[in-house]
Amino acid sequence: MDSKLVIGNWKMNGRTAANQALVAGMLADADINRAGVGIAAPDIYLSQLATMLQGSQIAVAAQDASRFAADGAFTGETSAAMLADIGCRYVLVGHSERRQYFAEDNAALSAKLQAVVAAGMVPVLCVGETLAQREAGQVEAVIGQQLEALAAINGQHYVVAYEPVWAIGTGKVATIEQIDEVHKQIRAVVLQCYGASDSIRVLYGGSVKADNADAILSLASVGGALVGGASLEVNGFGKICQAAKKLI
Ligand SMILES: O=C[C@H](O)COP(=O)(O)O
Repeated sequence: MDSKLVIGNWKMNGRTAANQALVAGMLADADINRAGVGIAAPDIYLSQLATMLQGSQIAVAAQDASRFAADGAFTGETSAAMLADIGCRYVLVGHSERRQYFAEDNAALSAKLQAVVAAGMVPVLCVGETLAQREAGQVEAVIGQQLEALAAINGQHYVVAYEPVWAIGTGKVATIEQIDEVHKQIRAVVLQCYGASDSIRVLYGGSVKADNADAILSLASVGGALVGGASLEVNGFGKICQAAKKLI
């Protein structure tokens, strides 16, 4: 039986010296330095991260991959093959911040998912509704539409992360009931439509902190956590990883 998966997403944060100190602290923490934990750094720092994590059990993750699979004239892009080349194991796809700022639609996300799987990595498809969509009673429809990108990798190995946009970076974490309801919906849809197995992990993300991680990760429907702000500090991240040691 595996522990619940925790991926720390640094987002657009980091500098070489600070990364060195942060990762050294994580490697020294047995709750973090174990299978079932990953760190997603900005592309520019992934080689530094991979070097520091070499020989440890912590997985290297990327925050995105190009929708273009083949090398070529795509200035500024990082291909899935390049991410695999430096040792990435997971790749976030369709994070709400990328959907918001870079207009990533299901067509682009489908190409990204296919490129990540073709390169031998595990995509983490991020889905989640805005507050306006929740208040309009559109959660099920929005999540269902976002999950349709998985048709491109039907039956392959992937992870889904549910991140209510209104809970990201706000400190306003979704209630246990809200999390459980959407996670059960996602599991039902991917099992029915997208070739997932019972081992599919659905991570929760959105203001996960040391003081709420235990309650969230105790839910059977929650297969782990996608952690933003709290992943930039060793002690808090370590407490979240400790809570995730529950068997699934
Ligand atoms: O990728 C992480 C999620 O966006 C959650 O971020 P947060 O933990 O800072 O709310």
